[in-house]
Amino acid sequence: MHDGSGRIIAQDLSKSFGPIHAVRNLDFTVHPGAVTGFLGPNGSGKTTTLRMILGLVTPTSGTATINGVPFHRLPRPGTVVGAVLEAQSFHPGRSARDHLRCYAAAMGLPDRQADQALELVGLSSAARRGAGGFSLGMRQRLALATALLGDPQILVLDEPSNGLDPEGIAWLRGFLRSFAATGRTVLVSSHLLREMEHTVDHVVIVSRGQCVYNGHLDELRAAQRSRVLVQAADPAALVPALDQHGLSAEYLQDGRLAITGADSRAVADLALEAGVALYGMQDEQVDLEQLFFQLTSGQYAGAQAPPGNWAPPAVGHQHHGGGFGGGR
Ligand SMILES: Nc1ncnc2c1ncn2[C@@H]1O[C@H](COP(=O)(O)OP(=O)(O)OP(=O)(O)O)[C@@H](O)[C@H]1O
Repeated sequence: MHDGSGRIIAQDLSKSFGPIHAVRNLDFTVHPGAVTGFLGPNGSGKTTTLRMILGLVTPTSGTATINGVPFHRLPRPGTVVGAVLEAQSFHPGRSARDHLRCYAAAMGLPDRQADQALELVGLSSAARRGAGGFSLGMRQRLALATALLGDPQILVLDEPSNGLDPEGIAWLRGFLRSFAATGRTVLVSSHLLREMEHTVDHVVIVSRGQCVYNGHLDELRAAQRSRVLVQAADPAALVPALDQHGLSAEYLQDGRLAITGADSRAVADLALEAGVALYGMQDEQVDLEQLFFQLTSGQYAGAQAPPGNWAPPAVGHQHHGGGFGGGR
């Protein structure tokens, strides 16, 4: 039964390993009926956080709950949460079906659940084959089938697209989206926003163990407004004209103006009105991946972690919008 509960809540969650602050004061909620991406570069604390949610690592401080209780207090946890934390090893000579039957028996589930799980991940035709001969993509599907055995309300997956080919990634995307569409919960980690861009609705982005964005992906996209880049004969005359219409312009190093708040047609009309000739015009596209790198750049640069209300530096141009630096 999937009743729309299935919330994961992290509250002021922190974990240190000696001097290493792997996770710092994370606050976020993972809602049912959506796919939530937990994104950040390698070493940003994603796996540690997922392991705390799953009761495998004890937080230094703060709490992680599922349906309001810590994992270890869930009744029949296998029917509540299915998890794939890392590429699993399988007994090479054991068939996929037997592997799943072993797990099903351990969970007190009938054998038919194993066949159902194989069907769900598209492995029915390989059910009798030894998992030792499986490709990486097939092994990922088998791991997912193991997580699905108890028909869980919540799926937690750590970097599930690692090593998948484009077809496998597309299949996973469809699977996760349809799983969430039934009112269930998906939390999926990745270090690549591009791979998750069309899979996730909500994103929690971490850098150096801290949250740098928590919100809808669409809001993140909208926050990164597109610009029109123009080569004007007389930029100094164009800027006040733009300003009069509430448009902001920024000088680029190559002498062009970057204009925010209007499309290229409106900019062309304004330039004509102001009597300024334009020699070139270009619409700059939103580059979500670039924004992601900016948000997490403190980690790569080895800089201090951003403070609570930190807003990202402009990615080519000024960033607008909320949601940064805090949990919801
Ligand atoms: N058991 C441990 N003992 C000591 N340090 C650890 C332990 N587990 C994780 N760390 C450290 O905590 C930090 C966060 O690691 P974590 O694996 O959670 O990050 P991640 O975002 O999942 O990275 P990756 O994508 O590379 O797995 C890293 O600096 C890592 O070295």
